[in-house]
Amino acid sequence: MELNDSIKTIKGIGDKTASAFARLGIETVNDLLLNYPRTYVTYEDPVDISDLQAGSRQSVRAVVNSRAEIRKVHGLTIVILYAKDFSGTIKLTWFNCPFLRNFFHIGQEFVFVGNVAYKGGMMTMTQPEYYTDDKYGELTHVWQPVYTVTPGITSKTIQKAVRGAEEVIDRLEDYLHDNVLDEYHIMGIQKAIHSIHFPQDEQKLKGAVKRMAFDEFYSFISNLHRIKDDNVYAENTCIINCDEEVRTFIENLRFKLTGAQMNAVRDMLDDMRSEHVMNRLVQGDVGSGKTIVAAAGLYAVAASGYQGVIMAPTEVLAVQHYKELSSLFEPYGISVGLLTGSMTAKEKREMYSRIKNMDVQVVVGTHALIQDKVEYGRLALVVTDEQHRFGVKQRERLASKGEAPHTLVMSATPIPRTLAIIMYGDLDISVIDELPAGRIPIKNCVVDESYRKTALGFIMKEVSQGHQIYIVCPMVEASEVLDDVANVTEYTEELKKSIRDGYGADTSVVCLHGKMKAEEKNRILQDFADGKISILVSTTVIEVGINNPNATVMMVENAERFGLAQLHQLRGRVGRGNLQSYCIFMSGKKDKDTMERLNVLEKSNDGFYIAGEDLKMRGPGDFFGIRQSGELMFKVGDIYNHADMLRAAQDVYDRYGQEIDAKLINKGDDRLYTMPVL
Ligand SMILES: Nc1ncnc2c1ncn2[C@@H]1O[C@H](COP(=O)(O)OP(=O)(O)OP(=O)(O)O)[C@@H](O)[C@H]1O
Repeated sequence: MELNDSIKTIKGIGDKTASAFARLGIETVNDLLLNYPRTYVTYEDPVDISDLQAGSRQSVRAVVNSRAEIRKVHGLTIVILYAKDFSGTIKLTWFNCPFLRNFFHIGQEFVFVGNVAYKGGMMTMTQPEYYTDDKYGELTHVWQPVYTVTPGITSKTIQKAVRGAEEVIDRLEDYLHDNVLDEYHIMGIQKAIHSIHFPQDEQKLKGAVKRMAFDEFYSFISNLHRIKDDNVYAENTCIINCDEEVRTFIENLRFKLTGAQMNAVRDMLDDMRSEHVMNRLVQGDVGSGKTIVAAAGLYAVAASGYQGVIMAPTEVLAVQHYKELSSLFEPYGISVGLLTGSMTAKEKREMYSRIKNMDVQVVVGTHALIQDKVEYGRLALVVTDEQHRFGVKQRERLASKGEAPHTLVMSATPIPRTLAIIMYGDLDISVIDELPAGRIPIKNCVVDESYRKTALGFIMKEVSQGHQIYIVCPMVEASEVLDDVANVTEYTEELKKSIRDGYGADTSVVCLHGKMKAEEKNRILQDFADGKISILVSTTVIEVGINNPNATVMMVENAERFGLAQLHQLRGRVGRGNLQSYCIFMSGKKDKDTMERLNVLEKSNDGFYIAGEDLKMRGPGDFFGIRQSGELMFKVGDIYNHADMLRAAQDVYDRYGQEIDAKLINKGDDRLYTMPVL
């Protein structure tokens, strides 16, 4: 068996299982081994029902004392069961598992494991796992991997398959020399792959995750350098020289640019007229006004007879940019085009030809902008918004469509300068470290469940003043089988009911989630922008870039489950105009550590400070870190948590990069260049 063989070479995997694996993107043994668990869980000794604590994942040993009841709500089948021990009763709920109805019988004892919540006067678990006592005994106190699954494939199936491929793991050759491994305290590849799938203890697991992070960083850095060598020193073939015009454009804006924005514009104009092509990163905290800097750049190229494109990470943001840029450029006769994945084939064809003919000077879009079919007229500038959402290869691909267009990358990632220099090694950096004048600081509070009623009262008061509200729905934990969509839908219904019952008000509450079709999301966000929706309940899809200055309250449920940097991004959705805005962080836990961590947000509005504090406060159990928004999308690497590996990767690249490349290329091993990150 070899890495590139089909997983069907593993004993026990036939056509049917293989096609289920294919749905997870796993076709070869290599894919299987690189498919790391999402997280790990440990199974602790069961506690008494009366000792359960809402907000934590716990287990109870209890006897079924009701028949399973089935309800249908919004197309979901819900199974409800009650079980008791000597100390109390617990309510258990499962979604879309109708087969459970006949599985449980009164009098049977099980160990139930799941996230505990206090609802309707009693302790509940949603989507709990259930085990017989014997089975549970086998699981306790061992780290158990939890993988992303699909119908036909469970975590157990994946574990068994990896076991079947162990002989391949034992033959893996490391691209790092033993002396490099020793010097940088990096775990060897065989041990790392083994430990990531079958962790024996916390220490080994941490070491394995670090090794994987190293590989991701190394691969990223080595690719970055290839691009840099090809691109950065390219000759500037689109000299843009129109400072006067840009000055007029800026003077005519409805607001005055901050000093930091002006500096960024100046850096950009200097670059675009210099002898080399521009590769610049504009880094600025949420709401610091990066879009207008990009607009000035796009204006400059359009005014010089060239074309500029701006690529957004989501369709929703693309539409928002399109509207804003259209209204900014209309007075100057610059025409703006939109190109997104959800347009009809005919609309796309029309836009392709308008782009090619220079009928539009500025093009806004999503990934659709880098499709092979798109041919540009005279492409001179590529702006990518939140570049991490694209990855280096895509950026390279778009850049390759013009002769050698300038690139401007906008990022709100609060990343310390030393790390930024490594991560954005191919870019010059302008920092916008000043907020527009007249912003009123956001008022924050970190609260627990007991504040829920007061919070709703506050929200309704803001609504009555014509302001709008974001609620970011509880995030589903990796160990929960319930998905974000079911969760956000259920939450919205409950909220509507509380508003009806408590206020009798006819408030428009709408739910938004990532699985909706692009048009539907756009329509909802447009309605929100137009003030037709008062309360928008959503998963974190609103996190990046949405701009509605009339929104004054952001309430984040289960704030403890988010990284601080991500909460800071979420908070950045309010306080974008001149209205006093508020952020309510609702915590499901009230222990000292959680409160201390969240209180950092109360203390500061500075993204850099917050990211630094978050790093200091990470618990030892956060193997994969809490996913931060704005971070480059590594699978396991976390630039804050694994900052040592990031530095090590840079160092190893500098010292041994050529040797490693030569070795891998000689062997025809392209693993480093096919890492999924890129
Ligand atoms: N100098 C300024 N004075 C007043 N308002 C400004 C200024 N610059 C930008 N704005 C406004 O501030 C809001 C936020 O700007 P923008 O959307 O560009 O932020 P951003 O830096 O992209 O933030 P995010 O990372 O959160 O998307 C917009 O409504 C914009 O029109």
